[in-house]
Amino acid sequence: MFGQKKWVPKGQHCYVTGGSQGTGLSLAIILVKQGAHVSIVARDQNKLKKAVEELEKVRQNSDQIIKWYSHSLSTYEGASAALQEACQPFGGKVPNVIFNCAGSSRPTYFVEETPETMKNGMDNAYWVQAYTALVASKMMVGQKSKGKIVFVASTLAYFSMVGYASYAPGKFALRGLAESLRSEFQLYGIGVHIYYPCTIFTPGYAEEMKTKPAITAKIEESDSGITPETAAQGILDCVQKGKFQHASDWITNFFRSATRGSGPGDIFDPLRNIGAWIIIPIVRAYTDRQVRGVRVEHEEYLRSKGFYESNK
Ligand SMILES: NC(=O)C1=CN([C@@H]2O[C@H](COP(=O)(O)OP(=O)(O)OC[C@H]3O[C@@H](n4cnc5c(N)ncnc54)[C@H](OP(=O)(O)O)[C@@H]3O)[C@@H](O)[C@H]2O)C=CC1
Ligand SMILES: CCCCCCCCCCCCCCCC(=O)[C@@H](N)CO
Repeated sequence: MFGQKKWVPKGQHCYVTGGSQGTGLSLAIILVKQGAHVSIVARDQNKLKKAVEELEKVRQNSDQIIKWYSHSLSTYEGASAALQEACQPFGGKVPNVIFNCAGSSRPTYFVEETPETMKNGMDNAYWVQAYTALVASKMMVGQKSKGKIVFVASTLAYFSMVGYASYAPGKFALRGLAESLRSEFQLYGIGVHIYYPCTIFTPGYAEEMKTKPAITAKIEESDSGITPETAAQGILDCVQKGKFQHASDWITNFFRSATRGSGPGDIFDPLRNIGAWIIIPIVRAYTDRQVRGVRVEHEEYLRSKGFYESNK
């Protein structure tokens, strides 16, 4: 916004969840290169150690504090322990910026989901970021720290399709959370930002491709995808350009403009709305035709898996 100073990472403590690989690691690298103190959090300790080795290579000065913490963030206890530990080297002071990059998806057909996979979906799309936001905001308000909380959602927080029944609801929920917090946190001077990326070529993406339904992968071919570096820069842009919501690409921006809720958007949104009025029905017709086009193969797929035998 005009008159506001651009946020500068140098000397700031940045807490990056999911910082051991993919988008979170790329973001951590940019932040370290710009002189920030960086704490990364994830579960796998080996990946965390390797990530810190990479971060050490780009350290700008010997004062920078660069550390890793291993916790599962999809429980409140894990999210709380991770943040408490990360405050220790700073005399208990809460980080200046919380970057919630952690998350994952396991796309499958809804009829093949189980209560466990549905719950995992919510844990790894919603709770993995929401609990950290809860712990961090209590600390920020308690310490009267005017920090920032950033969420990483997805194109799939604006629209969904076959394959994402366990993931999209969690990302939609993050939108609701970000809108609620943006409103409340005016009371405390805490900034809230949410980024909506399309496909990002990361280890997590490679993993989800292993089990992704063919039709989901086919529809996604229309999305050319971005690198983790581009996604990381997009997350940083949210904060530095003071954007509440920010999308990575034109298609997400059409969905964003048409679905953006009560949060502030940008000046082109009304124009994009006119575009979306034309484009979204075309996208829908195109993707719906692709889905209906595989009805026969899909029935064969379910038969081959014994679905009809076990679900009567
Ligand atoms: N890749 C893509 O196509 C897209 C991704 N996104 C979103 O962007 C974000 C980053 O994705 P991406 O860069 O692909 O990430 P990756 O899947 O490559 O990495 C995920 C990171 O999060 C950590 N993590 C995952 N679950 C947990 C957990 N329960 N507790 C603690 N740490 C966890 C992982 O470490 P560990 O497993 O060791 O815990 C890892 O560091 C995610 O929120 C994702 O949903 C959005 C749109 C597209
Ligand atoms: C005429 C034009 C047709 C356009 C068709 C619609 C394109 C669909 C794009 C889907 C993009 C999904 C990106 C997010 C993925 C994600 O969040 C997961 N990979 C999570 O890890």
